Amino acid sequence: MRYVSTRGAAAALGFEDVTLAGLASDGGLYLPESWPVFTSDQIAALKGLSYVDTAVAVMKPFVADAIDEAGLRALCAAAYGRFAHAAVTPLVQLDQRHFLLELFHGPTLAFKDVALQLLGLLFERFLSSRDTHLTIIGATSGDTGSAAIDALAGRAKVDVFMLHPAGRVSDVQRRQMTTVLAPNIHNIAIDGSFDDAQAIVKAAFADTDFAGRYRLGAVNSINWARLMAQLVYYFYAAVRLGAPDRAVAFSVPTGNFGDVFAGYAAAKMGLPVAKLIVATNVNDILHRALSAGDYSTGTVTPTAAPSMDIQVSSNFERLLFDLHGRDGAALSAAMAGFEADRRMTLSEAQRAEAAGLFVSARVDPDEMALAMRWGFQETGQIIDPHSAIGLSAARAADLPADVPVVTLATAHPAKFRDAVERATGQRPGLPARISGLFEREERYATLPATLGAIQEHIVAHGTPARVAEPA
Ligand SMILES: Cc1ncc(COP(=O)(O)O)c(C=O)c1O
Ligand SMILES: N[C@@H](CCOP(=O)(O)O)C(=O)O
Repeated sequence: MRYVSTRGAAAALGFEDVTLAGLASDGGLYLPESWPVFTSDQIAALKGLSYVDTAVAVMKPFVADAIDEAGLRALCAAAYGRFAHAAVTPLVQLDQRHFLLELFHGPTLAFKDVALQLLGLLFERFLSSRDTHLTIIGATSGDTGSAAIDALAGRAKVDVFMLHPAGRVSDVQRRQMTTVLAPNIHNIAIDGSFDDAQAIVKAAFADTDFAGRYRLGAVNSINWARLMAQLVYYFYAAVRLGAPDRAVAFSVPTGNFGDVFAGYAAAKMGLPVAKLIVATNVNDILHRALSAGDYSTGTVTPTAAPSMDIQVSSNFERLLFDLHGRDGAALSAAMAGFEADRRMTLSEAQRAEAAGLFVSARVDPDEMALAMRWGFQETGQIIDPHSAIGLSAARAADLPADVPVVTLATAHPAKFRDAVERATGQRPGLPARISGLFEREERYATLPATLGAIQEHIVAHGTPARVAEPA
């Protein structure tokens, strides 16, 4: 399997290099050159498999040039062995047609663990045979940061510099990051939004001299391996609900468009996906893009679902690549226009193509609270604000009555206790695996939201790559 950049100018890479590269050298995002397609029989054969076995079957074609099946199984067993639920990502039925796919049973209580536990092990494996040091630079609105830090704390040959927007993540999220005092973990609160943090990460990669000297790598969903691991649970859930004989719809609380793009990838691989519901909060650029073709940024509004307070969704570029007929040069020109004007208009044809699979919804704070209350009062489930946005959109979606709708429950309610309590009157306790969080010492730097300040910090506290990579 070769991976190509959405901007068309970077060299195609194999799985190991694409995992270590993160972002392509032309500023694009990597995607498989073509999708492996599973037949109905292959999908039917996933029925009854454990999560680890499903993960091996689904990811095998993507990693085959770098890892054999036994190696992949060992990595998946180690990654998913740390989850607190035997099913890893259990499905919970809410009513006759609505289901929650609980993705928060990992060590840091959010869906990010599903991919980042594996990515940490992939980095370790690939770095073990290379005389190089990797510097991860990441941006987080709260969950990627804690999951990446858990996965990489104390590992050899890797430093993590994680940028979060000061004051715009929950206390639990911040403490999950800043109380990890391993010497290779460097938390930075920036004076700005998640979008500012993400723009700094991309600018650091674009400074090719710096990126090469420090051998920058990515844990955000710009890294293809993140999405590859996330597409597994679409297969896992769908076969439990009748795939390949029955199509299933998924409602996905969306910010950076990574999770829902993984659903798109699963559909490209032959999974019968009836619809993907892109559920946004009031930071609704993706809803405007998909419903009206208006992909233009505004100001980020802080909400009770802070992990989705995002305007520029990195992975939308991956969908745009397909909507531009996989023409990297055309997309590169379109992205240059977007970066200059902060707006892009999707053509009617592009919107119609996207509408084949995607619908979207903007969920306001009242609708979000209502979904939390409905979940608690009608089904006994306490859900977090992000999952509530997905559930609200799922319940409002206009879909055939025989299509089951799975809402991705992306975070444990304890991560957002104040918002859950406001909506439901219930205050979720912290699960044992993160108890003691509020007694631990915190450590982080506070820096201006500029590339220069972040690079200086990396130079002062990081480790250069040491040797040049072979060409
Ligand atoms: C809890 C939670 N829900 C939903 C999202 C949105 O996911 P994505 O950025 O993949 O669209 C995030 C952040 O990414 C998150 O942390
Ligand atoms: N919501 C995310 C934002 C970063 O998303 P990613 O999936 O691209 O890493 C977060 O919690 O940090």
